Amino acid sequence: MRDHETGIGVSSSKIILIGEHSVVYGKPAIALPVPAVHAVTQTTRCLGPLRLQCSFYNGILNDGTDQIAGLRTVIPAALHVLKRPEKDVTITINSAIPAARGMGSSAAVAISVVRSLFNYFETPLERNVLLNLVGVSEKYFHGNPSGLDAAAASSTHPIFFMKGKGMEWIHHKLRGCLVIADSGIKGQTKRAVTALKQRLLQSALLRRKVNQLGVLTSSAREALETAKEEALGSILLDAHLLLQELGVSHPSLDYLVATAMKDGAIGAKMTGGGCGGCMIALVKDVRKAHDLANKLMGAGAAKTWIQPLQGRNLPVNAGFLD
Ligand SMILES: Nc1ncnc2c1ncn2[C@@H]1O[C@H](COP(=O)(O)OP(=O)(O)OP(=O)(O)O)[C@@H](O)[C@H]1O
Ligand SMILES: C[C@@](O)(CCO)CC(=O)[O-]
Repeated sequence: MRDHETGIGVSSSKIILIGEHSVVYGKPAIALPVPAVHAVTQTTRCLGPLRLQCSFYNGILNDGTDQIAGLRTVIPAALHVLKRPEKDVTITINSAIPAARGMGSSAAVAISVVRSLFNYFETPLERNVLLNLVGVSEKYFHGNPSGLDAAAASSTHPIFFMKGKGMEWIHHKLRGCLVIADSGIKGQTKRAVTALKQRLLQSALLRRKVNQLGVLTSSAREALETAKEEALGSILLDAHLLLQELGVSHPSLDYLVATAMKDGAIGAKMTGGGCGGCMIALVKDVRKAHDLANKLMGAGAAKTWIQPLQGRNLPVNAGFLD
């Protein structure tokens, strides 16, 4: 079998529209890939021990620090599936996805690495194999991940996801745009998930709020599929208030959500693990999205991105073997 000179793997980042945290407790979630913000990995031949080059580390994989511990588990696991030795390649990651901001950087980086290894060794990669491998490193970062990040970042369409039950693509008709704004504060998914678990053990009131998030997610799907923009907007805002009550928001996210609502958003909420990271705001069209993005930058956002709900998706699988 001839190996590629260079194996390439790409992954989108992801945004959770609704259902973060409650998805851990078996409720549904809706998430979408954000192809404009993505990670690209190249695998090239290089005799000797396996080397990794990325913004966190440059050197022999096995000498790497804790910061690349997820990759130190997923790369050998992928090579094991491929029946290839852990040597003679260099893996180079270029990612525009900010780490620990709710955009799924750890899942996306792992997806792009696995795709590039399978591409390098000219081996077809089935989706369930990809998700199982990425799950190995996500376990390291998130403790007991629902699998939502990896499922959304590796998808080409918005997904409706339930932990342990899989996902379906959502084909919807809504034409709005999402503005994604980074609060600039590092999110803490693992800590937020662990702390919430403790709080839920002690409070029936909070457990009811998790159930309410599940109901809101089903309503959000209906609003998407029947193109009810205003309804979706108010569902998103209700979800933000519930997440705030669950203790996983952050003052900077609450401030950006309030700013977005004051400046013309139809709805807004935190997204991802929370306690920092990003928020999203729904607006009618791209022009309004640019206006709001500028206002959010003026209000202290570190960075903004625009993702049309009907956005063209990068052909992340084009040219690759999965
Ligand atoms: N460019 C990169 N190169 C190598 N590893 C990366 C890169 N970006 C992120 N990672 C890995 O992902 C980890 C960040 O994972 P973490 O779960 O904190 O953030 P995240 O995946 O963006 O989370 P979330 O979307 O839940 O906020 C980093 O510590 C690093 O190990
Ligand atoms: C907070 C959470 O729901 C999403 C993190 O992006 C955790 C998970 O799904 O594993």
